[in-house]
Parts: sequence; C-alpha cells; structure tokens
Amino acid sequence: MKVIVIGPRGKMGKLITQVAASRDDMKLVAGIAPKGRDYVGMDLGTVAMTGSELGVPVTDDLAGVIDSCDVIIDFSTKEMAMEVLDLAIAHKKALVCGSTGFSAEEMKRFEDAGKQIPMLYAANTSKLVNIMNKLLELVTTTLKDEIDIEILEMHDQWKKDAPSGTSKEMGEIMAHALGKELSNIAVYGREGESPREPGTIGYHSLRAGNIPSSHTVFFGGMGERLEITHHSYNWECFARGACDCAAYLDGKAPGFYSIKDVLGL
Ligand SMILES: NC(=O)C1=CN([C@@H]2O[C@H](COP(=O)(O)OP(=O)(O)OC[C@H]3O[C@@H](n4cnc5c(N)ncnc54)[C@H](OP(=O)(O)O)[C@@H]3O)[C@@H](O)[C@H]2O)C=CC1
Ligand SMILES: O=C(O)C1=N[C@H](C(=O)O)C[C@H](O)C1
Repeated sequence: MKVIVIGPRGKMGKLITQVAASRDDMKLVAGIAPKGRDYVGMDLGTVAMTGSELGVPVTDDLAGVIDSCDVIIDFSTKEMAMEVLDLAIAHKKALVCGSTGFSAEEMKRFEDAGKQIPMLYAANTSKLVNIMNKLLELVTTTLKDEIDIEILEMHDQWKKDAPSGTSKEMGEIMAHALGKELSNIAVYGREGESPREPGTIGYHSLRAGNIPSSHTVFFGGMGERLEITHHSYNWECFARGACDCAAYLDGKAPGFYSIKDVLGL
C-alpha cells in the first residue's frame, strides 16, 4: 500500500518512516512538513534518516500529493490532525491518527469520519499497552468500588499534552468498567486540594528528561495493592504498531476502527 507520513522529521514520524521503508507491503510516496520548513524538497529518506534515499520528496502541500496514497499516517500535532482529517475525508483516503491531546468534540470528528473513510484512531499503538488495557478492565470489573484507582504516567520533558492520551483512555476504560460515563479527575498533593474521594480515578503526570513512556495503574485495597506497569525503552514499539494499523486498513470499508481490531482483542 502507498503511504504518506505526516511530520517525518518528528520523533514518531521519523521512526514510522523508517519502519514503513523497511516493510515489503508498504511504499512511501511522500512526507508532509509544516509550511516553509527548510527541509521541504529534500528526499524523505534523508529527512527521516532511513539510511538511503527513497526517491520521494518531503512537501508542505498535502492536498497536492494526497491522491497518490492509499493511507495517511499522522503522528504530528492535534492542530495538524484536523487539517489532515478534512483532506482525508475530501479525498476518500484511509487515515491512521496517533496524535494525542484532543477534546471530546475533536474525538467525535474522528468517530464521524468513519462514516466516510476507513479511520483508525489509537492513543497508544504498543501491543503490550493494549493488552494491559484488558487487564485493567478485568481488575476494575471484578473489584468495582472496593479499590482506589490511581494512574501515574511519565514522559519526556518535550511532551505537549498532560495527562497522556493513553492514561485518559485507561481512565475511560476503567470508568466504563465501574459503570460510569466519565471518569472523575482527581489530582493530589497540591495546596488546598481535598483528599481522595471514593469512586474517583486519580491522574498524575510526570515530565522529566527523555523518558519515552511509562504508565502505571495502582489499585489500592486494604492491606494490599496491585500495580500494573508498562515501560517503553524507546518509541519503536509505537512506530511498529502504527504501521500495523495502516496495513490493517488496506482495502477496508469506511468505519471507525481501533487498535483492538488490529490486535484481535
Ligand atoms: N499513539 C501512540 O502510540 C503515540 C502517540 N504519540 C503522539 O504523537 C504526537 C507526536 O509526537 P512526537 O513525534 O513526539 O512529536 P514531535 O514534536 O517530535 O513531532 C511532531 C512533528 O509534527 C510536525 N508538524 C507540526 N505541525 C505540522 C504541520 N502543520 N504539518 C506537518 N507536520 C507538522 C513537526 O514538524 P517540525 O519537525 O518541522 O517542527 C514535527 O516533525 C503527539 O501527539 C504524541 O502524543 C507519540 C508516541 C506514541
Ligand atoms: O508523546 C509520547 O511520547 C507518547 N504519547 C502517547 C500518549 O500520550 O499516551 C503514547 C505514548 O505514551 C507515548
């Protein structure tokens, strides 16, 4: 399948380009940069450091190249995501979006896009994180209000959003398992904030150095606690997952897909 990568100089965009370039079932046809970057016009392989030239350019004109692709992979920014989404719908192209930090209204736009194009949104494309989500569902469904739930996530100092998209998704999964529509967000340890209330889910975000990604969910019971943790050592697991999501969309009918479909979870 023919692939366009948005933001090929970014941390994720670069790795996704490298993984896609190494796959026999994918052919990169362009990389998309923000308007006017000095690397526009350069070879995608050079920009994304794939080890050799790919013979396709980085451009800042998605509309001009979009018809040459089957699928777009977008891990860039939440602002760019909406522009990419509109163009994907207008040109009937499959889209994988893994960016985070969206409002409920923006998430609804992704969901609605599934009526017109094959659309896959995944806040986390690691296989192990998505298996961890099943474990969270099991513990919460089993114990309900018997336990206190706290999510601690750690990322690098450059991450723009907090809490992470993954921890918001984990909170939603567990709130749903508790029979609640929305999780209550509780933050502790700051002056003037009240102590923990029963039935809430606490979110804690830590940003330091170049930590790739860590998520721990603490289930606090009486006299015991369970901690379930995922650590990534780098961002490769997310890039591989992103390409698996794109390959999954090949030939699919319009629909709003999730990584659970890709992994059969
Ligand atoms: N779903 C998942 O599993 C994962 C999701 N993420 C999410 O992916 C997103 C990107 O993360 P990360 O790679 O760390 O971020 P970076 O800041 O490293 O990269 C973002 C890239 O987007 C590019 N960009 C910005 N605006 C535009 C635009 N208008 N058009 C085209 N490209 C644009 C930037 O270009 P330039 O370099 O020129 O400034 C940059 O290369 C975040 O939302 C993050 O949370 C991250 C890891 C895993
Ligand atoms: O920005 C990152 O790095 C990551 N972002 C995603 C998120 O917000 O959950 C996924 C992963 O944690 C890495």
